[in-house]
Amino acid sequence: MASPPSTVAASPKVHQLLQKLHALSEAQENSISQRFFYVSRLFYYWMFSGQRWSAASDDHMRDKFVALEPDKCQFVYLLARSLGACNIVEAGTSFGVSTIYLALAVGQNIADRTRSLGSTSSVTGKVIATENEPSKAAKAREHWREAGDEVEPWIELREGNLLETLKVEEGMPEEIDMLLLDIWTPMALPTLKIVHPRLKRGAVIIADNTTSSRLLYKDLFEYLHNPENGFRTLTLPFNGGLEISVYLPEE
Ligand SMILES: C[S@@+](CC[C@H](N)C(=O)[O-])C[C@H]1O[C@@H](n2cnc3c(N)ncnc32)[C@H](O)[C@@H]1O
Repeated sequence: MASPPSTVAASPKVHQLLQKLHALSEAQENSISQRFFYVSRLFYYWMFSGQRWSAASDDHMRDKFVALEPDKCQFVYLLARSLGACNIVEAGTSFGVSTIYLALAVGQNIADRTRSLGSTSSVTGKVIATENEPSKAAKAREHWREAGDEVEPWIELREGNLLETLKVEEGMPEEIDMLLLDIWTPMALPTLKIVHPRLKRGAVIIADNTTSSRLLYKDLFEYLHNPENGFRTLTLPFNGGLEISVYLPEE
C-alpha cells in the first residue's frame, strides 16, 4: 500500500532540512537556561505589573531559534494553502524555519492560481519576513538558499526593526492574506496595528503562546476583543496556545 502523503508538500531535501532545524530549536528550548529565561519573564510581570524586554534579553536570544513547533508550522501551512494565501507577513523570522512553511504555501498557491487562470496571467505574491538581528537574518538566508527554488524565490526579508520596515510602502502588497505574529510579546500589538489597514476581509492572524503568555498579551487581547476592530478570535489547544483571529469587520 502506498504511504499517505505528508501534511506538507515539499521535496525530501526540504523535509530533511526542516527536521534538522526543528531538532536544533527543540534542544535549545528544552535547556534549563531557556526555561529559566521564560519563567523569569513571567515573574517580572507578576512582580512589577509590566513587561520588560531589555538589551540583556536580546543578548540571550541572539543565538536562539525559538522556532514555531512542527505541528504549529504544519497547521499554519495548511491554513495558508486553504486560504490560497499569496501575501503573508511574518513578524519575527529568526533563522527562517516558519518562513520555509509559509513560502512553500505561497509558491504552491501561486502555481495553483496561475494554472486555473491560464498560463498568460501573472499571479504574484510573497512572504514578507522580518528580522532585527543581522546574524539571524544571514542564517535565515542560508537556510532558504539550502531549501532552494521551492522556497527562496517567495521570500522578501526586511531587515531591521519591523516597526519601521513594515511601514515601507515599496513592495508591500495592497492586501495581506495572513499575518504570523511570532514576535516578542510587547511587539505583537504594535505590529498588528501597522498591518491592520492592509488586511483583506477574511485574513487570518496567528499568534503563538497565547495561553502560556496570556498575561503578556493583555494589550493584544483588548484590541482583538474590541468589536470596533473587526476580529473574531479563538485560542487553539496547541502547546502554550495558538491564537487564530479572522478579520471580519462589519460591512
Ligand atoms: C520567536 S522568534 C521567530 C521564530 C520564527 N518565526 C520561526 O518559527 O522560526 C522572534 C524573532 O523576532 C525577532 N525580533 C524581535 N524584535 C524584532 C523587531 N523589532 N523587528 C524585527 N525582528 C524582531 C527576534 O530577533 C527573533 O529572532
